[in-house]
Amino acid sequence: MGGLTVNTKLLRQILVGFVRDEVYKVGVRKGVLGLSGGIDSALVAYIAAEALGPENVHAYCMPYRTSNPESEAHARLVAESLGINFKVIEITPMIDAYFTMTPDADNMRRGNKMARERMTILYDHSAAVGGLVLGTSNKTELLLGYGTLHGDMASALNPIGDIYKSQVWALSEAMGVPSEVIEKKPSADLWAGQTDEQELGFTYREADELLYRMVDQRMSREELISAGFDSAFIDNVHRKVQGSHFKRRLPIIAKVSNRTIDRDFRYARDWGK
Ligand SMILES: Nc1ncnc2c1ncn2[C@@H]1O[C@H](COP(=O)(O)OP(=O)(O)OC[C@H]2O[C@@H]([n+]3cccc(C(=O)O)c3)[C@H](O)[C@@H]2O)[C@@H](O)[C@H]1O
Ligand SMILES: Nc1ncnc2c1ncn2[C@@H]1O[C@H](COP(=O)(O)OP(=O)(O)OP(=O)(O)O)[C@@H](O)[C@H]1O
Ligand SMILES: [Mg+2]
Repeated sequence: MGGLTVNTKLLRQILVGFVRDEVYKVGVRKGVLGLSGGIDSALVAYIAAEALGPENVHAYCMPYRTSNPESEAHARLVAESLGINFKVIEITPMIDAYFTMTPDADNMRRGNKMARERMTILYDHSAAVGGLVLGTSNKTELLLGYGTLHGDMASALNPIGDIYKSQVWALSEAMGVPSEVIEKKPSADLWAGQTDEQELGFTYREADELLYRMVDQRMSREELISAGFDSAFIDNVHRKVQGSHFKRRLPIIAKVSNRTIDRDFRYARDWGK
């Protein structure tokens, strides 16, 4: 891939092959995912349906009472276009039961709790159907830490974690994701009118241009400024990437033996299978 421009045909082939190989390697044939009506999960559903066959993909739409009804309609549209299994599971009773204990909790705590509630439902259903949880976090979100640790960031495998949001848009178009899903503004859908870009304070396209140069091309702050990026924007994004690094690593373990998990006891995940 050159820059942020992608060869969608090749990328599609790689990501479809990745899902098929990594699921089959474990000895199962199914994938489960949270289908929100947004583009990231829609694209993963398209990739998974091609990799595993639509009958082997189980999508769950898990609205809260404040979720936009359009989100569920878009999730249903994606599921019906692909012919994958689709179920709606309301999370309102679980979330509201929990927050009766702390009614003053802010939107951030509530949103993170919702993301973790959805995670527990997906893992339970992965056991019920005999499949793996497919991740839907893209590279932009992962680098910015814009996701809930052990919530929507939790998965067995993630086909889109190395592609930026701009590349998600390009691949989604090439794979035939419905245009209404591609064209709408990315949103965590926690309250009416919420958008990611509003919360972050910059657009994904702006972030991708900077992150690509900062991370993939390892450009220094000086080089980025010479390339025309605003210094406050560079510092803001850099702070987000550095401040969320803990989300991209396993928890650290106090080392008291000579073979500590993840430090000395390290094997690839498939461990030679
Ligand atoms: N240095 C450190 N090392 C290890 N752990 C550390 C830590 N600093 C905080 N923590 C822990 O991490 C927690 C904070 O991380 P976390 O719980 O992930 O939550 P946090 O990063 O505070 O918030 C999640 C962000 O992602 C956004 N989000 C979430 C879910 C979905 C979407 C969407 O687009 O759909 C967006 C959400 O709007 C918010 O901006 C703290 O409460 C603390 O327990
Ligand atoms: N109402 C929901 N039902 C099912 N899954 C959800 C719901 N809300 C969020 N999720 C899960 O959490 C993930 C993170 O949400 P996020 O908003 O980042 O992605 P998206 O909705 O797929 O795309 P976009 O970022 O463009 O809105 C989703 O991809 C999905 O797997
Ligand atoms: Mg969304």
